[in-house]
Amino acid sequence: MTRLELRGVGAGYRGRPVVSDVSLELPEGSWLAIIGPNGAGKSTLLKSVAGLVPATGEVLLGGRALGSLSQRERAREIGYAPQIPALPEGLTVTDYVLLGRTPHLGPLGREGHADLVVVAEVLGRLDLSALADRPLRTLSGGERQRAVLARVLAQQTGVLLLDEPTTGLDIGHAQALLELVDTLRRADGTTVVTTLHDLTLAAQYPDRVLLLDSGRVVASGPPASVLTADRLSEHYAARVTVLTAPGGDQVVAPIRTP
Ligand SMILES: Nc1ncnc2c1ncn2[C@@H]1O[C@H](COP(=O)(O)OP(=O)(O)OP(=O)(O)O)[C@@H](O)[C@H]1O
Repeated sequence: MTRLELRGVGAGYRGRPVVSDVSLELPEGSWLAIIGPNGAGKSTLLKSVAGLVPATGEVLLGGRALGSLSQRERAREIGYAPQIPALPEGLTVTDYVLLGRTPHLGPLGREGHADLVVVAEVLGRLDLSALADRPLRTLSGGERQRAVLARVLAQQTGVLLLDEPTTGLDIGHAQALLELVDTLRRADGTTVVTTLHDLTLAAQYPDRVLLLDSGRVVASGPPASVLTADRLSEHYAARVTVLTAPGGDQVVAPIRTP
């Protein structure tokens, strides 16, 4: 079943188009990575799916137009983690992650035992349990990034939009996060869209990759068909090679000019 569909989506700022004519269909449980050079429009495309920037064309969630959903309905359907989040002052990690439960709270707006259980579980899965009572402002960059992801995972939405989720994470925490996202999509049918700069991770985790350049889709399909050395060299103005690791995983590696 199609969970998320874009039909001719475009977006921009102050009349300047930044993303044009993006169409795609994502089934339940699929994972799309949006890749492309700096300024290509990846974050803008993700924000237009989240309903955070005005967009032309149509975004459909389970066949319903995004614009027809109330804010609360939208927050129960779509979880969005920005690349550079504004973090509220004065909250502990637990308080902050509990904010992710807001769309699920009853009329009195009070969290219950079940919400606290969800939060504790997510903190555990992101290796944050020991930091549960720490003020957010005292966390390191990578710990903060994981807290932001914990908040969006606690929201338990059918669609997860993650802007550069591995930025600032060491290689172990990056892998653990992406494995967790992979588990969620396989177990719960969560539909995932991430932007990614790390092309090796883009080769290994999503089932589909969309390459944007100057706001336009220049390639889309299974990772191995999109991530070719020639295409990446052309669109990133880079020298790269695509290797196959023992076990079959693809690795996109930079190479220096001799
Ligand atoms: N709020 C804004 N107002 C005006 N222009 C913006 C705004 N946000 C982004 N842009 C511009 O839109 C273009 C696309 O930006 P966007 O952040 O979507 O790119 P990106 O592919 O995510 O880049 P990066 O890889 O550097 O994060 C850029 O030229 C950027 O300067």
